[in-house]
Amino acid sequence: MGLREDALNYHSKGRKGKIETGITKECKNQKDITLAYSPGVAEPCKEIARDPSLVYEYTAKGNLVAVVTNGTAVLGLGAIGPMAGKPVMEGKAVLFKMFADIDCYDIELNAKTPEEIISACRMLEPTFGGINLEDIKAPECFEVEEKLREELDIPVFHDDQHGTAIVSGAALLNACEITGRNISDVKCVVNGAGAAAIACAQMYINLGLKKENLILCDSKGVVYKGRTEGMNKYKERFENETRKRTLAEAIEGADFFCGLSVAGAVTKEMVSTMARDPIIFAMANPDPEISPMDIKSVRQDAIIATGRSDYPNQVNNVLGYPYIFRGTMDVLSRRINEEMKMAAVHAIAALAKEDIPESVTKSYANSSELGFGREYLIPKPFDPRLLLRVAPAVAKAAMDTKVSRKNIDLEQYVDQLESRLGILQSVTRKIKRNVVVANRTHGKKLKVVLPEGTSPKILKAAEIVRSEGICEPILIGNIEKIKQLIQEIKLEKQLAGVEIIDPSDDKRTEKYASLLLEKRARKGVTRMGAYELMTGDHHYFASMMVDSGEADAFCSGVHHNYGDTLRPALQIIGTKADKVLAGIYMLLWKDKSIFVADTTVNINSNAEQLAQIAIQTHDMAKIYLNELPRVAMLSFSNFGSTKHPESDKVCKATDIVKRLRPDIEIDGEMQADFALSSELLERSYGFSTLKGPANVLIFPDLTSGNIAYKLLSKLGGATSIGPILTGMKKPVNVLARNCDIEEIVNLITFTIHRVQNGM
Ligand SMILES: NC(=O)C1=CN([C@@H]2O[C@H](COP(=O)(O)OP(=O)(O)OC[C@H]3O[C@@H](n4cnc5c(N)ncnc54)[C@H](OP(=O)(O)O)[C@@H]3O)[C@@H](O)[C@H]2O)C=CC1
Ligand SMILES: CC(=O)C(=O)O
Ligand SMILES: [Mg+2]
Repeated sequence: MGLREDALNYHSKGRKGKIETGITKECKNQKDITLAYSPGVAEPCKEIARDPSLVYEYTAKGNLVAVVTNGTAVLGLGAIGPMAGKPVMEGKAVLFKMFADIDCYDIELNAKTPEEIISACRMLEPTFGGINLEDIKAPECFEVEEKLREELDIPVFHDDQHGTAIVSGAALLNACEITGRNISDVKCVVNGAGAAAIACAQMYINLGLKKENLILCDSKGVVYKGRTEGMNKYKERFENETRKRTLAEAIEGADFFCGLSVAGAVTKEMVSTMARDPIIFAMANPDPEISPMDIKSVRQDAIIATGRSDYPNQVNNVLGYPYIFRGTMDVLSRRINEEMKMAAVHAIAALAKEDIPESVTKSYANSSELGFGREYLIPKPFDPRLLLRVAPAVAKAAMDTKVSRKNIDLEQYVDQLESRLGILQSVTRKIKRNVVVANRTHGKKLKVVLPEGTSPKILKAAEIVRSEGICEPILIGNIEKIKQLIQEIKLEKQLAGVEIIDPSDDKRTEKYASLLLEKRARKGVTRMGAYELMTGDHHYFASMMVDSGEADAFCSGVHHNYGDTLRPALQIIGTKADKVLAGIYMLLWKDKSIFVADTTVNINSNAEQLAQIAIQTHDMAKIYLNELPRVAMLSFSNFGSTKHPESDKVCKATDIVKRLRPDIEIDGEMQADFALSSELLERSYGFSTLKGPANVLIFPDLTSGNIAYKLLSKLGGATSIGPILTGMKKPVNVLARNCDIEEIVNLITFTIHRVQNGM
């Protein structure tokens, strides 16, 4: 199927369109409805009537944006009308929500004049925390925005103007850097003299481009001094004292072309006359002024950007507006001023120079080699760091310039933003911070040995855990090969001085082989065999380092089977005498987290083992859950309702835990639905010692545990962290095969956290 069919199917399949509303409070019973609606709802109404600022406390206004259009300049499709523009506005709402967790209504107005739009927005002010004007044509859009900014007490932002100016401004700064240009020398042609083009031209001048070096063109050609046809006061600001009259004349010798006009406005011939390393942003949507292929056919040296996602360098306002509104609304700023816009430009430009996380490169085909340069001038829309960099920069500028009504702590703010990205980011960030603080307090970094030292993924993860102050990695593998890889992936500086060990040429190998022999002599290992294992399988050497205290923990498994990774650790480090080896998963949803076990080790535990697994899982959950752990011992039976050896086993295990650890809130055997609903439990089994929904689920055997956690992940929308091995004498964690760099970093961090917490 082609793009057209795909796009039409995308919009029409299932629930029509792209958005729906959701509810944020429980509304399941009479009590809830009494609070949500009449009579309870009268209370917040009265409070707001008394003090209007409380509308931000008791309603969704503070997180609600209206995307308002009259459909007069929908993308580059022209005046197709408000209804035809609705898919674009729904799209903007989707991106607001997805990238910045801002709720959004699309408002398509049957408004012909600026006054009508202004009047409609004025009337909408009580509902919304911000107004994003979209696809309203120039010059009317300027008047609409100016008037609304003056009158309304909420931020009003015309995305096509300022969003585009901010994002293309960031891209221009970086393109100048890459081509060795000083922006004050850049000769620029802006094609289009509408909403986006006028704002971009102004932004480039604010960034240092000289006004006399900028030629604006519209459908009638160059906007020159003295021209009268098709002019308005906004175009007049950019009149140029030039003899050039056509785009073809203007573009000759130009360093930078900015297209915000219509598809096909530029020809190959025009491009061929530009200066060396021409910077060409052909940003008309959906089709650019000239295609990247056509540009490349005549100018190999061009740096090219378009507004589309299917070519490199997508210069599109999507990189701006979600985060600009996020930062603005979080400090209750009345407006988005020049300083806030400039802060966004520099935050976007700076982010492009940072390393790109694997989660971003994974979202784009053929982009594993992405890095700051000609094909990567600005970050990709799927980069979650945009939220973490742009929103705080904007919020800070609002506070600095005193347009905010609320001052916030920026460090805490980044934490809050992180939690908007997802529960996994929020949990891992908290753990990371605790680890770093503990390292600082103890004045030392713990050591993690990584036996897969010749893996580029492991090296990149090692660099991150080192630079973020999480731990000191030790790499195992062929020293020359590792050093060469470090050089290839350009991490020499970051990994300088890191300990690299080749077991086949290390003074500890003999000693470790003897120790292994001592442990395994009666289990079929010979002296020669011990030496071979120690040099041939790096998991043996790594395990021995941890066992002998030369490293604090070990993580491996990206390129090895679970069994092959775990076996050496079990043989050398072993399990604690009073503990059971088991695999725990932490499952996370937006509003809750649970722990489940055993998911990976014991095929059929007996009652004593099951009891121990419950205790170990409880003790781990206690550290990570924000609430008291409540343990449910799961079965197909409820408190003896079905007599069977399997349900008896679970009942017996529950009794053991209650005897050994009376401090633990636990009950069973019980079915999963009863475990998760205190109402259900209370109604039928009021005697249960579980006083709320369970958040630690212990499965009766590996079959149910393993199947359940995978179903919860795949069908139940849970994000998982694990398997976390419990019961070993020292922390060993096995990485999921082929996991990505972030997952490696997360598991290493988790492992260090366990060491710090004596687990
Ligand atoms: N990549 C991005 O992020 C963004 C891209 N855009 C794109 O920019 C374009 C313009 O949008 P917007 O500013 O909102 O629309 P406007 O209607 O406000 O402006 C359109 C401008 O294009 C000019 N124009 C039309 N045809 C030509 C031509 N052949 N040569 C030169 N100029 C021409 C018009 O000239 P005249 O004044 O003579 O009528 C007018 O000035 C659209 O394609 C849109 O998709 C817009 C916003 C963001
Ligand atoms: C991207 C955008 O807003 C436009 O093309 O109009
Ligand atoms: Mg637009």
